[in-house]
Amino acid sequence: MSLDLFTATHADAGEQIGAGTWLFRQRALPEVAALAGGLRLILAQAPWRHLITPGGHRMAVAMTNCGTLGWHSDEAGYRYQPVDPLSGHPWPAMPPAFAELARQAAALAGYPDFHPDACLINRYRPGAGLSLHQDRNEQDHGQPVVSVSLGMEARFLWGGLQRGQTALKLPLYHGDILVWGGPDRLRFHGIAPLQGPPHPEWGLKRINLTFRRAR
Ligand SMILES: O=C(O)CCC(=O)C(=O)O
Ligand SMILES: [Fe+2]
Repeated sequence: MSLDLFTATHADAGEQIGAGTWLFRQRALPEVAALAGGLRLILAQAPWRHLITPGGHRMAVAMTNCGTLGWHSDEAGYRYQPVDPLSGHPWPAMPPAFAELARQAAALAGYPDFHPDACLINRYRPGAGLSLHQDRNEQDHGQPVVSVSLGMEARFLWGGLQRGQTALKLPLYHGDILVWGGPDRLRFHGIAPLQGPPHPEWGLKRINLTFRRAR
């Protein structure tokens, strides 16, 4: 923590994690009530589900989406689609507070024209993680990824551009926003199996909002 003083080189007190990567600690805290309210409405229309990987495995992380496009996985592969396959209806609209927070964080990180059309929402329970992967189902890799953390602490695994490279472990806490793009857009990343105490308000879970421009 004491190092933050020396690494905070950005005017808005972000920490630069890589050439195109910025971490904004607690940046989402003022918006938590709005995010929680939006999330409740989204879940009423598009409940949590455990997707199946193309290899046939059930994912440990539960997911849903909001926005004009939602990320989906099944035996046929990974893709974005406008309709929730569970309900047959379009995904819930992205609440303005979600889109605005993502847009602001991207701008602070040096990506001024970010207009997300997809927000993947992940729920981790203790023991659940996400193995190292690249986010590459989007059309324009010139657009960044904006990731908002809520609830329990997680260890974000920040790898390299090749799968085998050693991953840095970066703790992410309630309210943190991580933005990656440019030369870091295709870096491998993941989440170590969740452990540690429950969050005082969110309990035994971590929720992650991942904003992207899919098309
Ligand atoms: O939960 C996180 O912080 C990362 C999620 C992620 O990498 C993804 O959904 O592609
Ligand atoms: Fe990812």
